[in-house]
Amino acid sequence: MDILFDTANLDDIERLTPIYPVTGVTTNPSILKKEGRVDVYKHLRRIREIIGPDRTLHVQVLQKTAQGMIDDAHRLLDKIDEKVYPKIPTTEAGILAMRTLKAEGVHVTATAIYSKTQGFLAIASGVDYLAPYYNRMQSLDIDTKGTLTALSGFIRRFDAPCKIMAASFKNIVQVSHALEAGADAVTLSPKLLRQALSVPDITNAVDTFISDWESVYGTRSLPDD
Ligand SMILES: O=P(O)(O)OC[C@H]1O[C@](O)(CO)[C@@H](O)[C@@H]1O
Repeated sequence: MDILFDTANLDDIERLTPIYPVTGVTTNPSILKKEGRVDVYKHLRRIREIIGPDRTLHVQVLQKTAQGMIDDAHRLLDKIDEKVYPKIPTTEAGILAMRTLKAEGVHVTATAIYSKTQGFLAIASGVDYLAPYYNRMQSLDIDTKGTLTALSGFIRRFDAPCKIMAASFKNIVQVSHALEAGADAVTLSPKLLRQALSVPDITNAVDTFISDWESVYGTRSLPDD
């Protein structure tokens, strides 16, 4: 299972990567916008420095034409590093860009996925990750779980070297539903993970165990022997 941080916030990435079992970081232009007008390549190289070479870093292209997307992908590989996964929107131009980049041996993440059709086209184009937009699909009344299950079935049946990285989460329930439906990976803001672990019931349970112990032994520690 892959869990990725969907953020470009350096403080969060630096503080939380050693704690959570994350395997990478995803960004898009809207996520980068939250950091202000940063020196973008410097910022993304800093993310790479923090997460190290073994976690994946997914960065979106900006252009809408196939050649523009390919050029953007080359720019990202050149300015950040060769291991970056350019994120290519799954449009007609995007499909051509994905196929071209895969033929060059570049890692590719297909993004902006709302449908099975986009998904199977990206799988057939040889991409490494598919990023279906869980919350955005749900808001459109699209059968989100059914779409993920179908895509996961296609990948297994055709033995495609592709992982589903579900994205666009607005609550933690959507994340486990995506994993149940067949997502191999989920990318979410660290805030969602932290919120899920800070519910009062969890803290209360831990506090009650400690105070029960203390009421018997008069101390909050385990004996040395
Ligand atoms: O609906 P949202 O929150 O804008 O999310 C869009 C999603 O698309 C991605 O760009 C796909 O990787 C994520 O970074 C993000 O989770």
